[in-house]
Amino acid sequence: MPTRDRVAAVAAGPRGRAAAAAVELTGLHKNWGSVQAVRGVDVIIAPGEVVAVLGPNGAGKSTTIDMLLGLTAPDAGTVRLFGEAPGIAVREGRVGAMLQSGALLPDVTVRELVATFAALHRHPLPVAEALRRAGIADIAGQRTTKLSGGQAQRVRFALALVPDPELLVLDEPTVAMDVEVRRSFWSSMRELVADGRTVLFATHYLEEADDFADRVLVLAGGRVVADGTGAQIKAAVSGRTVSAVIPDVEGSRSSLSALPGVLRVEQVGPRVLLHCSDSDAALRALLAAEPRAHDIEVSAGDLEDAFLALTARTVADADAAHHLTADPASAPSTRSSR
Ligand SMILES: Nc1ncnc2c1ncn2[C@@H]1O[C@H](COP(=O)(O)OP(=O)(O)OP(=O)(O)O)[C@@H](O)[C@H]1O
Repeated sequence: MPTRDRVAAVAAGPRGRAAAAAVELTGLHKNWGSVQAVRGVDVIIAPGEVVAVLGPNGAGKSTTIDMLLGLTAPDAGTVRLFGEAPGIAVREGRVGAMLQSGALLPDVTVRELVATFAALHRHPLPVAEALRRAGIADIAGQRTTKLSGGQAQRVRFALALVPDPELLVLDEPTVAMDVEVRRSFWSSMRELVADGRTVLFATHYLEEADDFADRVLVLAGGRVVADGTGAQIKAAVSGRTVSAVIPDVEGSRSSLSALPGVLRVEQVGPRVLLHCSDSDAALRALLAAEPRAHDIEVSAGDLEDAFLALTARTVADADAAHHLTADPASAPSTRSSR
């Protein structure tokens, strides 16, 4: 079923009734001492959506996830999971979580650990099923102290699956997994998502977010600085920059921003920077429009720079959220000439 239909079907609920949002974060703030870790996060996630939270180190991803799960109290704002307080939704087994760290119980086998967790839940998945879905049936007899980093992550994933949750929350789930394990992890996830579960996962990897999520939230400096599909975020953050020296450019800045493939125009000293979604098209159009352009350079966008640029724009606009839309003409902050 196409993603949009699946989300709509799940959101309508079993009898076609409108269901509460799977996740509703309203005005979340959290300071750690003088560090403003989360500075006004508002997010609604519909049942059945698969959402990636992408952001650089220190962006506030883990703090947001901890508040979402009720592990940390917000300084301001509210969290609702399926219309309930997080503690209630977690106790009811509606939420499974895989956090970044957390020691696994020592001196037990993987199977014993998963069985112990299952005994704590009212309607757990059968242990063999949790092991199979997490792809760790082959290491079920291994002691938890003898696991590699990637295996330990998959055991944490099995523990998140034990309540047979409607919402899975995963904080950087593929850290320490090699390429092969990462691939099989995402294929297990696809099986779970096909059942209509809601998934929220944090990651540093744009490719991972784009491959797996319906929707990507970019968090930087404790705020949501972009919210769109992977393709939209990619166009906004991973474009190339064409730069050139153009004599007497002042009068033609607005026409440069209208060239094909150009998202934004900036002037740095004598150079004009064209931030592009399609640098080839932009370059061709630039040469036709400005034959006197010289010292032309094309450089790859850097993800970290792009996050910072998104943050800077958001702060400058004093705008809490920057929604990217399918129609780039209606996304002013990625189009405007500055
Ligand atoms: N328990 C804590 N005590 C003090 N400061 C904290 C605590 N947890 C997070 N911080 C700080 O809050 C900010 C946001 O951290 P957070 O871990 O939420 O970001 P993140 O996006 O998850 O980063 P990473 O990708 O590195 O895990 C950082 O400056 C971090 O140092």
